[in-house]
Amino acid sequence: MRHAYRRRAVLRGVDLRLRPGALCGVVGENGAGKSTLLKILSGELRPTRGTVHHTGAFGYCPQHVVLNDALTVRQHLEFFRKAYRLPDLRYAEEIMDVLDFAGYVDERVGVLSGGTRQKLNVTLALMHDPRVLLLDEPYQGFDWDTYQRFWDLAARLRDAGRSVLVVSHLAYDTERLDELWRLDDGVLRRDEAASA
Ligand SMILES: Nc1ncnc2c1ncn2[C@@H]1O[C@H](COP(=O)(O)OP(=O)(O)OP(=O)(O)O)[C@@H](O)[C@H]1O
Repeated sequence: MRHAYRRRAVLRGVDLRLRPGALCGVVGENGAGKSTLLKILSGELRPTRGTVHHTGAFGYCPQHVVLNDALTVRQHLEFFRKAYRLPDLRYAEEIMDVLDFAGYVDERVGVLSGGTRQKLNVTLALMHDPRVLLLDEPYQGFDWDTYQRFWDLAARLRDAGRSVLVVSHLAYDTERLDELWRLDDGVLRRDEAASA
């Protein structure tokens, strides 16, 4: 796959297959094209060349939180429940418990802290239990406990057969990953040394 913004080539050689039951990381420096890659995988952006195939539902957590400040957490959950056609919010509530922010359910999103907004952002991407998870810097703003619990949740989803892709500019916690990919100069390469 390739992508250029006007004449600026950002992705020059990207070929990625996400296996079921794999927790994968993509790292790269600021501006390497990681968000561009996730936008293409999620369909937000059409690549200059190449195609993306999905075999089932996916969840996309964009780098920038897309929330409505005037609505409460519960109203966001209800809105997405309808969009995903879910019978109830039981699974969403489980995720909220894991991320420890169920107490904010009746707060307006505009008054939430950055980390709590991000917890909601992640919950909205996961709550329909998709087969593939595309997560762009999902733990930004998380405190240490939440960060650990996020990784436990990611591992649980992997163990349940989901494909989990986490994008980050930091190659932290690479021992938690099944595969590590590095995006450098527009080319995506498997980082064998760090891959488990
Ligand atoms: N809409 C756009 N129009 C033009 N250039 C863009 C656009 N979006 C991104 N770029 C450029 O493409 C390059 C890759 O950006 P991208 O956001 O994908 O990088 P990233 O690896 O996610 O960076 P970061 O770690 O800082 O989030 C950057 O040089 C950026 O300036």
